[in-house]
Amino acid sequence: MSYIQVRDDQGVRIISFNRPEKRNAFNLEMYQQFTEYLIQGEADNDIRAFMFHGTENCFSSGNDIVDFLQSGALDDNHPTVKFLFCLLDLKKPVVAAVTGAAVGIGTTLLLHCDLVYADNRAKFQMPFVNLALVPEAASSILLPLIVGQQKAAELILLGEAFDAEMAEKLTIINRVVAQDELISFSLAQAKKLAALPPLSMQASKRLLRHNLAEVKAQMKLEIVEFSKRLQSDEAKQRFQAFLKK
Ligand SMILES: C/C=C/C(=O)SCCNC(=O)CCNC(=O)[C@H](O)C(C)(C)COP(=O)(O)OP(=O)(O)OC[C@H]1O[C@@H](n2cnc3c(N)ncnc32)[C@H](O)[C@@H]1OP(=O)(O)O
Repeated sequence: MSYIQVRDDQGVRIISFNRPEKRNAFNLEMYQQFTEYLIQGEADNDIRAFMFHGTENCFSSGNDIVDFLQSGALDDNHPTVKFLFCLLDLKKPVVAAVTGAAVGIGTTLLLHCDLVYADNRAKFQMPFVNLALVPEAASSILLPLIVGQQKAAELILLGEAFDAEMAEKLTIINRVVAQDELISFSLAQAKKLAALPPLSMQASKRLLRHNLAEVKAQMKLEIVEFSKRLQSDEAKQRFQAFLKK
């Protein structure tokens, strides 16, 4: 069974991560598949919104650490880079439903979603410095805009985990939802978006993202730095230490 699954429901393309044995860590093939489903959904007039979710115990543990260890430099053709720019450029609205761990890109991809719901089992973390890396997915510009400079510094530089209640307080998520309602509620919200006039929806999303060029430029800077850090000895030691645990 594929690690990235897709189904369409009343105008909503639902993309789910299904690699629970590795806490839905994204490997290169998953980024590729994810990007393809997004590109197809953007091109399909019957699709009006996207929804992302993980498995019962986890949203995503972020990038596969084994892939990090084997990674060469990140260029424009790298599956992760292609995914990030695709996510940034999405015209159609995105809803995310988070339960369990959302680590690294599992958290930062949420900054590109339009509506984010989580249950009280959700745990967010951006442990980039802990891994001897730097922030990605434009989180170094989006997070300060959302939560303020000091709080962003705390979340990124210390890289500690925080719960759904804190994420709601910081407005990283829209709302904490009861566990047994998370998926149905998030899907209902996505269907509401899908039922509204699509061109107006897309124009409104575009207007809300008026700083897109600046965000894109920052994402490019991050990728250059991230690529350098990825090759460093201190990062390789951190990856190996995680995998030995
Ligand atoms: C561009 C993108 C950048 C980024 O995303 S940077 C962030 C990278 N991600 C991380 O640093 C997260 C690493 N994972 C964790 O911290 C923990 O896991 C969790 C908190 C997500 C879950 O903890 P628990 O429920 O106790 O599970 P477990 O025993 O740690 O993991 C179960 C299995 O899943 C593998 N695994 C978990 N996360 C990853 C990962 N990100 N890449 C590769 N493998 C991962 C483990 O190794 C293990 O595997 P086995 O059962 O074979 O020992």
